[in-house]
Amino acid sequence: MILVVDIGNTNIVLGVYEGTELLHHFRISTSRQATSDEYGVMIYNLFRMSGVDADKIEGVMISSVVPPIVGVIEQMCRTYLKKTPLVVGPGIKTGLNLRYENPREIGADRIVNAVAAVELYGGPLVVVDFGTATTFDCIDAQGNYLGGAIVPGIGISTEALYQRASKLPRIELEKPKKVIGRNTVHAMQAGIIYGYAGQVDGIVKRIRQEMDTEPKVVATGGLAPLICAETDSVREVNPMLTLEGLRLIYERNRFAK
Ligand SMILES: Nc1ncnc2c1ncn2[C@@H]1O[C@H](COP(=O)(O)OP(=O)(O)OP(=O)(O)O)[C@@H](O)[C@H]1O
Ligand SMILES: CC(C)(CO)[C@@H](O)C(=O)NCCC(=O)O
Ligand SMILES: [K+]
Repeated sequence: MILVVDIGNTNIVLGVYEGTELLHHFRISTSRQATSDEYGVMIYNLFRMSGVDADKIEGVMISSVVPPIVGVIEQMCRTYLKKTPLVVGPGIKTGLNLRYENPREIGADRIVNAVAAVELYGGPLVVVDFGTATTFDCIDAQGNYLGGAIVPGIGISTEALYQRASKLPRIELEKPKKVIGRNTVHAMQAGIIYGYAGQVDGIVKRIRQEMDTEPKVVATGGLAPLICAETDSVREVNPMLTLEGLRLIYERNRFAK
């Protein structure tokens, strides 16, 4: 069994794989204050609740877009799993040719998503991840990671509305029946949901023109099903894309240590 860990700005998602099968996955909130012992307690409890034997974890693969937390999780793995994890970054083989001006700048989660999407669907591709930020990643048919776009995420945007406008409340993100909202809540829901759906279609349209091809569009992230149901461009939603990518990268680097 292996453990994969996707450290995002909002959530840390963990997956336990046996071969290619995802046996368990867990989502905990990202805490910049938590210590390796505190993360250890969480892992211990999650494993115990789901019957995972920590001694059977052969290796750990981590990706992080929150630099201060990597060391804490690495320490947790050494102490409680007796394993030194691999971390997506320089020296790790991804199989992609990173065509960013400075490849070190690319968020590890974007690289991991791209690796999974290329393996599962084949390029050319656009990967959309609805996380803290919404990211668009473009990969051509030859496995070149071309770059993409970064947009304020749905959570951030929704929060900004109620924090900055006195009369706008906190809302449930549900699809309203109509785009013409006749009360504040419906108006906000319409704006967010149809707005983000339109944003996806609009950015993808421009990417298509710039790539000069018809890429497949694959989406992931907690809110992907809700938004993508309203788009024309998204062909596939895969909520486990990042975990799959981490598993693949582990397989490609397990003997590299
Ligand atoms: N039902 C909802 N209503 C409002 N906001 C939501 C809802 N579900 C998720 N969000 C917000 O959308 C954002 C993305 O959520 P999600 O759980 O997909 O993030 P994530 O993939 O864990 O992000 P990251 O990987 O960046 O940590 C978060 O900021 C979250 O607070
Ligand atoms: C955009 C986020 C925050 C999405 O998680 C992450 O991928 C990140 O911090 N990226 C670094 C900047 C870049 O990818 O160019
Ligand atoms: K994410």
